[in-house]
Amino acid sequence: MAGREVAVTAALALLSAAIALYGPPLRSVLRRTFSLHKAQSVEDMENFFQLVRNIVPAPTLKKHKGQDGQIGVVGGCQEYTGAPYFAAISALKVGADLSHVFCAREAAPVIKSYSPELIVHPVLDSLSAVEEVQKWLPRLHVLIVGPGLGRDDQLLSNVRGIVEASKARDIPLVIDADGLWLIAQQPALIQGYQKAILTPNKMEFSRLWEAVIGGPVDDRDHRGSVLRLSQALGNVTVVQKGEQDLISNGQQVLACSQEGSSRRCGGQGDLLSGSLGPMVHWALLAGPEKTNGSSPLLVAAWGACTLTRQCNHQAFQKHGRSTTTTDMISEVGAAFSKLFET
Ligand SMILES: NC(=O)C1=CN([C@@H]2O[C@H](COP(=O)(O)OP(=O)(O)OC[C@H]3O[C@@H](n4cnc5c(N)ncnc54)[C@H](OP(=O)(O)O)[C@@H]3O)[C@@H](O)[C@H]2O)[C@@H](O)CC1
Ligand SMILES: Nc1ncnc2c1ncn2[C@@H]1O[C@H](COP(=O)(O)OP(=O)(O)OP(=O)(O)O)[C@@H](O)[C@H]1O
Ligand SMILES: [Mg+2]
Repeated sequence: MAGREVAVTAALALLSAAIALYGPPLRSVLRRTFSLHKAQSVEDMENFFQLVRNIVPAPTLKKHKGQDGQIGVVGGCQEYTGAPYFAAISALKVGADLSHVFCAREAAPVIKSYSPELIVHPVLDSLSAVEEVQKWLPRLHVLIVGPGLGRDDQLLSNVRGIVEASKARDIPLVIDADGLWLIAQQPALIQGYQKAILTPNKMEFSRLWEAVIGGPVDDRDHRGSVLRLSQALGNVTVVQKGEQDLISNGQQVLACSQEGSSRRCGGQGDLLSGSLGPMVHWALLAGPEKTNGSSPLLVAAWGACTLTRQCNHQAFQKHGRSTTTTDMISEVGAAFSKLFET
């Protein structure tokens, strides 16, 4: 009896010593790997994978073309034809049924020639741009505004009209790239619109911050900054891209640290905004019951960030330094299955 007590005491002492020694480093490794913070434990991370799985449409033979997503991309001008292509093809590869591009006239033949899968409308620089896009709005589930749009004043004025018409129809908006340039000029355009997601990179985030809050961004508190910007915009969802993606709707901040790679070729943000198209449509269709009370837009954003980074990781394993966004797009199917299909 006494011998057993000694053994138990010794074992307990050993365990305490091991926890004291290895506990903090272990916690720190976990913290770095999963970016733990008060609102997001390892368990939460697993829950978020499950929530994304919950919103992905079930495979069935009963659906018709269009039900899994009809997505529009507003962008494409003389300089930039790659960005709208990347966004629109990513939406299709993730699982949307139809992908439209509304671009400037001279960009259209170029974008069409990249892919027969895309429906391309050369309307964005015409006098009737808003009316032309408005004709299609009743059929579109999500509009992605900005990849390769450029900063021409006339074009941006047309896009302003398109954003207003979309809001009037309650269409979810993903705003990226030069769409964020427009929002930085006119934040009121998106203020308080609950179906908007903004996806700024570091530079775009600073511009929005300057326009909405003023002064420089506090680089010591990324989470606080993204939360504050979202709140100042009336709880619009903000995805701040970077080494870690931070996502906030002004109430919660989620982090996405899925392993990517060191390769930072242009176009990865376009893959992200494009894949958000179908994810947003699915999340809103699934509703809060399937997202377990979490905001559907947060679940969609976390899913799209995780997917983009996984594509980057897989493409880099194969192509290393020569990895391009086209290589990442080729990985969408396999990455999606690995992450979200059980
Ligand atoms: N193939 C195509 O067609 C593609 C077209 N694209 C389209 O290009 C358009 C403009 O988009 P954008 O991203 O270049 O504009 P913006 O954010 O103003 O950056 C300008 C400058 O800011 C800096 N900078 C950027 N990020 C930073 C960071 N993390 N940390 C620090 N600095 C950073 C950097 O400055 P630099 O280092 O050059 O001085 C950068 O050059 C837009 O329509 C977009 O869709 C792209 O989608 C790519 C593929
Ligand atoms: N330092 C990093 N480490 C890992 N992933 C990153 C890093 N920076 C950005 N990313 C990832 O790359 C993707 C695109 O982010 P990025 O900041 O490059 O956008 P962007 O500048 O808008 O890209 P684009 O060239 O398409 O305009 C995001 O999914 C983000 O998670
Ligand atoms: Mg970008």
